[in-house]
Amino acid sequence: MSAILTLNAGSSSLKFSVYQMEGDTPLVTGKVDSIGPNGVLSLKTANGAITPADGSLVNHSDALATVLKSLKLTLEDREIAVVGHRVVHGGLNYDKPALINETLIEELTALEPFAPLHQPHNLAGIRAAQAAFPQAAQVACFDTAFHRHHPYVNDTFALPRSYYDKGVRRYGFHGLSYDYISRKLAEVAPTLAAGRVAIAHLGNGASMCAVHNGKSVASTMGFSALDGLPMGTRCGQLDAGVVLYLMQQEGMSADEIETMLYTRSGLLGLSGISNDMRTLERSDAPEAAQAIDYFIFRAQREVGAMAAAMGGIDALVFSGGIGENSATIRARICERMAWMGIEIDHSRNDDNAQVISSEMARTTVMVIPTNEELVIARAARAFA
Ligand SMILES: Nc1ncnc2c1ncn2[C@@H]1O[C@H](COP(=O)(O)OP(=O)(O)O)[C@@H](O)[C@H]1O
Ligand SMILES: CC(=O)OP(=O)(O)O
Ligand SMILES: [Mg+2]
Repeated sequence: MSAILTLNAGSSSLKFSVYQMEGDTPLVTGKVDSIGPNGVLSLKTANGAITPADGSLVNHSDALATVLKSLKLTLEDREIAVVGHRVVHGGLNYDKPALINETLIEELTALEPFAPLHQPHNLAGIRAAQAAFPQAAQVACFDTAFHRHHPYVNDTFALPRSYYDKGVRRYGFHGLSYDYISRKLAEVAPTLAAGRVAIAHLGNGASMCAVHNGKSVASTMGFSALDGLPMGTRCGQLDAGVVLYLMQQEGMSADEIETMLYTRSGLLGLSGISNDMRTLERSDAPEAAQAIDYFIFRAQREVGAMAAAMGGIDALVFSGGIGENSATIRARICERMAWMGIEIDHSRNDDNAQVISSEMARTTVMVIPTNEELVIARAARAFA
């Protein structure tokens, strides 16, 4: 029997699933969490958890090899007809998924410098899947696609016009997640979905999106997946003058600055302890508390910015590893936002309920676990 495999390499995780050619219930789901020395691989079928194959999880390429080995054992006689890949950067040309060929791989490789924590791993996943399942069609599903039709004012930087024409634009990322959440919202709360919704995807990578009547009109992430909110190891919004200072006064090279902004900043940089919100929430160190304070403050600012981009807000939706799991972070972000009609019901929030706002609140606040895999599987199926 034929099946669809999805691969989703995030900055700290590798998520995957196997779907049948019809239906939205996966046969297999799994993920490698916290890729690195403490990486953990979990794998589930409809009948429950299964033991994955042994293998290293210390970096993305080892994690990928271990996942493919485990999947081969799990799949038995199922033939993978199509592999759907999350590809973080699709550049200017893609507002929908595309069949992968050598020309597309070249085009996507040229975008690696703009998403160094993702794009190389996404491309490695494509190569590995081509080798492991040579008969399968390979399909790229882009994080940028959902945002490709932003209004000009949310798509441009105030640089000389020629840079806009060259593609120096505010692309926005996490689009597969926003696509899933918008569709889910249309099922569970169609009136809200037709209105003005700010979605906060808060994981190791974090961004927000303003979705008006199902369409992305603004995002906190820009040209690269570095802009906007502070993240596990990324700085988020930064005055370009700081980059000039680092080059001119501190004598840092472009590579050194890249490493610092992508891998040594954000929650890790501020706390000096960890990129993982769970560790910071457990810590008594004042630096951990300050890193969380900064994360909360920037998240509050950006909810305001997303609302401004839509002329108001009807709903705020939390998602991603932090947004789905940390009641404390959600409550703290919502704390000073009564002026926007945002008010939390603490017992619903503590229960991770779908609606966590109080009855009287003007703005509905929700938690919707994301499912990028399902968006990828549905798209890939069309190419089988
Ligand atoms: N219970 C929790 N409380 C706070 N943060 C959590 C919790 N569970 C997961 N996280 C955070 O979610 C992050 C992973 O989010 P996820 O969206 O899966 O990652 P990625 O951005 O790699 O796709 C972890 O780094 C951790 O900080
Ligand atoms: C775009 C991005 O930051 O993705 P992730 O959150 O999966 O790292
Ligand atoms: Mg992710």
